[in-house]
Amino acid sequence: MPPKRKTSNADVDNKPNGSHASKKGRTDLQEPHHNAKQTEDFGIVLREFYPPEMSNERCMAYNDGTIQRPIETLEEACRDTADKRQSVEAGKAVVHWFKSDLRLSDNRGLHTASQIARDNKIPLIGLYILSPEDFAAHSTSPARVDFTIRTLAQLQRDLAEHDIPLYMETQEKRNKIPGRIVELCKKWEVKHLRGNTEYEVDELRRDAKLVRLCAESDIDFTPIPDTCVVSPGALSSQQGKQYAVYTPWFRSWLAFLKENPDYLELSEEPGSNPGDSRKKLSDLFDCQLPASPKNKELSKEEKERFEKMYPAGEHEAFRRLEKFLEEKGQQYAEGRNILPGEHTSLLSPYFASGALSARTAVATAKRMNKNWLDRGDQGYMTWISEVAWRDFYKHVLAHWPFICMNKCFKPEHTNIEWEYDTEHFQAWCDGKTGFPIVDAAMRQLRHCAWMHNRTRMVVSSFLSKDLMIDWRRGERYFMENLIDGDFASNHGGWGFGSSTGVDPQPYFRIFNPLRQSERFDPNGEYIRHWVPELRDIEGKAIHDPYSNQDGAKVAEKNGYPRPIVDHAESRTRALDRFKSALQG
Ligand SMILES: Cc1cc2nc3c(=O)[nH]c(=O)nc-3n(C[C@H](O)[C@H](O)[C@H](O)COP(=O)(O)OP(=O)(O)OC[C@H]3O[C@@H](n4cnc5c(N)ncnc54)[C@H](O)[C@@H]3O)c2cc1C
Repeated sequence: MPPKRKTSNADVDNKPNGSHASKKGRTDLQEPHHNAKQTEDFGIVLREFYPPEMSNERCMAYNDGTIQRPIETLEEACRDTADKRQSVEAGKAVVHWFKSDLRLSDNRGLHTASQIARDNKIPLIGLYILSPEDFAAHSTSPARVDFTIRTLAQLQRDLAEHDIPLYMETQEKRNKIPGRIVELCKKWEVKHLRGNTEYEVDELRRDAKLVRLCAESDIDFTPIPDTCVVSPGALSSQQGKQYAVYTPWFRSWLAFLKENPDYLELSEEPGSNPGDSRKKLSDLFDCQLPASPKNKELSKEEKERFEKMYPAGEHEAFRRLEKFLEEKGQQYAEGRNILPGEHTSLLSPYFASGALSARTAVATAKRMNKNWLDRGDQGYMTWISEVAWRDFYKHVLAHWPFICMNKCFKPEHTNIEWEYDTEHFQAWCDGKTGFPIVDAAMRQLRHCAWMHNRTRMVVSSFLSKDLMIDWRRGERYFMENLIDGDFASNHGGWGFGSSTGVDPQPYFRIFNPLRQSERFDPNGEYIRHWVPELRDIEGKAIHDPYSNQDGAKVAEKNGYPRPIVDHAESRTRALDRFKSALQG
């Protein structure tokens, strides 16, 4: 018999500093030493619904298996209710609960629901519940909320073409969602509910609760793995452990797909509902789109801007995917780091809302690459490996759930001494640091709600090393502003990964902003576009205007700030801080 585990729950994790931490966990790590007042003033503790930071002890208890991971809690709920779920009757309709999978094509949960509906000759209903609390908890940006609602509008039209209604409503309190879904199922006499799994901690726990609640009411809710090409838990090292490093994980991901080609098979769109469904479910067809919560509204100008930049829905996602792979896919390996121009797919908002599945993206690139995943054209192979990063970070999140609790991947890095300088932080947000590449990128973020991957790395390194500001503030600022904000990828970018794997970012890889600028924006076009104060500077001086007499004159005249820190000094300070934290 497996050892009995402690069951973790949100109440315990949400105690400040994990004060109810398991006593069985390892205790040989220092506890976080941040000054609570400092971090609170800085908006870290003020992250809604969460404690300032989970204790190291509790993190280690997750690592050594003393505390159950949320994904295991969900699996356990599914196992415990399996018999009951299998024996439920057909009911009068089937529901697919949409979350971050807002599309018809290649949607495994929706496809399964549609099959049950078809087999039983009953209609399929789409359900979406918007929760302002969820948006607050995830610091979801107004741009992403708006994009979600626009995507819902397209989804509603697409489903209606199949005579499938999309019922949408707003639930202020997110903990009411499972109960409300059961209520709706009872009202509609639904016995089969499907929904694709999301891997964030609260979402896994919510689904586990729903599985049990449904079973009590003789409703079969089966969560379906869909969001990753290869689902979390499917890959493990030779020692049977979760990979913590990307390169061997990616080798294993490729090998898995070779052995299991069905993982790249795409699900069909749902068929049409029976002919009388429009009449029977007429109320549900008239459903209004939910509104953005007040604190997530865009201005009229922003709304129009983002609508133009990112038209919503899966048709646009397909169009972009095909166009990108045909026109730029083969140049991606060389082009992906070049800052001026568009050399990447700009598909991240569509992946984040689920308008496009990662499977479709990989299968399409594979088809264009003569049906190969790991040989053939370098451009296609590199792009596939980038999409795989998205899977990788979700695997990391499912296995090390404490990263959702304001925690870095390696608990032993908790004790780094950070700065909480609000002026420096504001200069970074406003793109006024005096480092042109950093400022260009931060202004791109403000204007486009998106930033190039290369500059995401540059500005995150600048905030957490040059300014020594607590990386979690940057992580949160990104979520509050990105249209593609995705917890796993964002945390990964800020707090976990680096392509070398041996280098635990954000800690030791310190980017030199000047070198990055000279290398990836050699003629300064990206900077000239986003930092108009420097437009008239000729040649290489644009990268570091105050180091050159003519550059300095233009910069000064146009009010461009001098660098707020000295990179060489900051670098030394960062290395000292990291070393002493690790020695501690
Ligand atoms: C500090 C930091 C924060 C980030 N935050 C996010 C985030 O919140 N949401 C997000 O989707 N990506 C995030 N990324 C990853 C990456 O920057 C974006 O996915 C990418 O820039 C999106 O542009 P694209 O669609 O043109 O990408 P392409 O280069 O065309 O890549 C295709 C897709 O692959 C995936 N991908 C590519 N690179 C990565 C990566 N490093 N990690 C994970 N997935 C990747 C994305 O889904 C992307 O859309 C972050 C990276 C860093 C360094």
